[in-house]
Amino acid sequence: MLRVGVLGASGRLGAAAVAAIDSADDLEVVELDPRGGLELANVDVAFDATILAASERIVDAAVAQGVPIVVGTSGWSAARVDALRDAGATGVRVVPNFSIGSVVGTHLATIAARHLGAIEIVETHHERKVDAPSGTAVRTAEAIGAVRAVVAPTPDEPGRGTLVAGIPVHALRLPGVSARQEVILGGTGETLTIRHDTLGHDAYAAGILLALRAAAPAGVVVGLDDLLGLQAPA
Ligand SMILES: NC(=O)C1=CN([C@@H]2O[C@H](COP(=O)(O)OP(=O)(O)OC[C@H]3O[C@@H](n4cnc5c(N)ncnc54)[C@H](OP(=O)(O)O)[C@@H]3O)[C@@H](O)[C@H]2O)C=CC1
Ligand SMILES: O=C(O)C1=N[C@H](C(=O)O)C[C@H](O)C1
Repeated sequence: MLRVGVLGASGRLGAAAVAAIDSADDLEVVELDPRGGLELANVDVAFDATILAASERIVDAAVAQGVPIVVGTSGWSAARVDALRDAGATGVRVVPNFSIGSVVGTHLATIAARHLGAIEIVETHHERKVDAPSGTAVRTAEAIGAVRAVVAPTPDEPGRGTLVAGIPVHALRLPGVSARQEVILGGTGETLTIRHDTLGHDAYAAGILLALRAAAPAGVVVGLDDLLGLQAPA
């Protein structure tokens, strides 16, 4: 049995993780207090589903204690991940989105971005989400920015969204929605929209289990792409 220490079990993502772990024969939940002393001796792997300020402290504790950790909390930008790497952290997997469809959607966007230069992202979430833009949108923009061949001029003006890696990101918060992301690419006389809808938190179960069962990464890994055989376009 793999003992999974869940931090943030009282929250929406934490509850989804507990349900997924409970459904698996090879995993066992150990609920941990994210505001407590962060003693991880009794767990084989930690799962973080809190807020960024707590997440940074939790990751530091896991790294210091040599316990692999899967981070679901949003806010781990490329700059923060780089800082973690520079500090020599290992055994950390930061997953902006556990939904398999979302991971594939972001990958498809990186392929499309090689060919269409004008790109904007619209992300829509439930009204209780505290952070904006979403971690998934930030990750998608950063992944596109890393491989983008053609770059159309992007506006940096009030009312045109938040620029992430040069891509305007627009955040909507509405009741009735769980999570949605649209990457809209424009070319001459055409647009391409890559849209993903998360209909409920059960969408995260497969990705959560995949990440927890994977071997501890050497260093700091972002996303599930390596576990799904997805490689960044050359
Ligand atoms: N990677 C992914 O696929 C997904 C990521 N997320 C991300 O996960 C994070 C959590 O989202 P969600 O579950 O909806 O949020 P919730 O508000 O439902 O849960 C937040 C959790 O964090 C805990 N918490 C809040 N403040 C602190 C603090 N200062 N110190 C320690 N723990 C704290 C809460 O505990 P308490 O109840 O005691 O306040 C609660 O358990 C967000 O960043 C969200 O964007 C969400 C869904 C999917
Ligand atoms: O808060 C949420 O709900 C979600 N947060 C993550 C994000 O910020 O991208 C993942 C998913 O979109 C749901």
